[in-house]
Amino acid sequence: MELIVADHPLVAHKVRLLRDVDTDSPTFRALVEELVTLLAYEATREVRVDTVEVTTPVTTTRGIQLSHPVPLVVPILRAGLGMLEGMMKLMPTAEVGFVGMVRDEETLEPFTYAERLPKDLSGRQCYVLDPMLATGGSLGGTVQFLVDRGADHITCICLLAAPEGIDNMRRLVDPVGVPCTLVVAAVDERLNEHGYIVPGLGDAGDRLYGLAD
Ligand SMILES: O=P(O)(O)OC[C@H]1O[C@H](OP(=O)(O)OP(=O)(O)O)[C@H](O)[C@@H]1O
Ligand SMILES: O=c1cc[nH]c(=O)[nH]1
Ligand SMILES: [Mg+2]
Repeated sequence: MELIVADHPLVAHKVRLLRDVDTDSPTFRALVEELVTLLAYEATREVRVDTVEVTTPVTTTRGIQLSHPVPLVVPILRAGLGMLEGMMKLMPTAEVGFVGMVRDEETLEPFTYAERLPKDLSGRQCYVLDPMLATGGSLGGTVQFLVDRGADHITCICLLAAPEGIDNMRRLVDPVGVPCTLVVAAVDERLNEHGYIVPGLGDAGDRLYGLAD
């Protein structure tokens, strides 16, 4: 698995604002959307394209367009939903599949409560969105869904990642042989005893949408 850590002052500036406990939900949502557009620029570098002819007011020339089948963007609900609009602004013709997962707070195992993905993903590039990669259970489970359906190129975009989660993703993905890239805004220090990323930003879903229960 290739790991790309965004190295850009604007990304770091926005991450600092996200971490701040005093950043309110509307600002947090705006920052998440801005960050995903910055990360998507790097994450879509290998998106498949075809060369086509284009007529300008002056002449004809060659340009590119996204290949078919178009990429599939998969936000992991809830928190990944906060990244969807930013991603779709950059790739408006992409299609969207959904996975809903919630971590059990005791065992830290993800429970899948929703899954709406095309049955056949062969030949399909997939972009998975989730702001937080902690143990890697949720992202790993989603990548497994995609691999099982035949996806042959997977890019995960996260805002914060813990080293433990990155290692677990490598252990899952590397033996499978499907090209997988992880693009993150920052790699944090560690997980705490509750499975939260340190220094982190708290619960991304709650900060985007309020307390779940
Ligand atoms: O790497 P992991 O250990 O699996 O943890 C990360 C997951 O935890 C958060 O979701 P959460 O379970 O809080 O659900 P939510 O988005 O509905 O808040 C986050 O958005 C990831 O999906
Ligand atoms: O720090 C963490 C870990 C998992 N999920 C979150 O939202 N935040
Ligand atoms: Mg949550």
